[in-house]
Amino acid sequence: MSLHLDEVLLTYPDGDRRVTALDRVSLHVAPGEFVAVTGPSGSGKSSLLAVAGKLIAPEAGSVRVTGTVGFVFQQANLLPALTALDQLLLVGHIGGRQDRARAQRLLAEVGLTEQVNRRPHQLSGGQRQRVGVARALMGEPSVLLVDEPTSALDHERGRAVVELLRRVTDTHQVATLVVTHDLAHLDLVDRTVTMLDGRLSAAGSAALPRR
Ligand SMILES: Nc1ncnc2c1ncn2[C@@H]1O[C@H](COP(=O)(O)OP(=O)(O)OP(=O)(O)O)[C@@H](O)[C@H]1O
Repeated sequence: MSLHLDEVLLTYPDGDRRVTALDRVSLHVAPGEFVAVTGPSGSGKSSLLAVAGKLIAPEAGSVRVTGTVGFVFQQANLLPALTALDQLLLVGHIGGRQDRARAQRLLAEVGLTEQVNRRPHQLSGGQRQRVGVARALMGEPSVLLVDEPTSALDHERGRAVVELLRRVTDTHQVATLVVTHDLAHLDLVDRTVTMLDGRLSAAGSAALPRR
């Protein structure tokens, strides 16, 4: 397993009481496994990603990650002044020849060979997400944490991004956890888990085909 969450408990202060965001959540994701997290607003999905990426430490339970973590954000979060290639080099060791070759290879892998020298405003929403995926892969992560990758995209472009995530999960054998409200592409994931009031259930996953 690349990602292990065991009995994770996370609460936030809320006036003079505390709200439980993660209520003893356990989740294991294996290399090459693509897991979707769905659930209503406020159910704890962002908290789950933040804890899995060690951005927040849980109060109880354990989080273990084998290797490094790559993040893909909702709006790609690219730096406006940088070209696609430079977005990747910024997270590498800033421009050594090997990094440059690797960055170019990753951009080709996500279908952006022609766009390496474009800045974010010269790219479509889907292309920006692809840069975000390539950038996350620069650090050779073993875990990929993805927050709402399709929320700014139409159905077709959203699906293409989820297909890309499926492909990189397989090719790079990363453990991929994607938070999504978008139920349209769940046929592409291995497993869907649902958050409700801070609790995780695997309900519904058996009904979904494995691709
Ligand atoms: N910094 C915070 N302080 C206090 N409460 C918080 C904080 N962050 C989240 N919460 C609460 O914790 C619970 C889980 O929030 P979380 O953001 O993880 O949900 P979510 O499923 O990601 O929601 P959404 O789909 O709307 O992004 C909610 O009740 C929320 O109000």
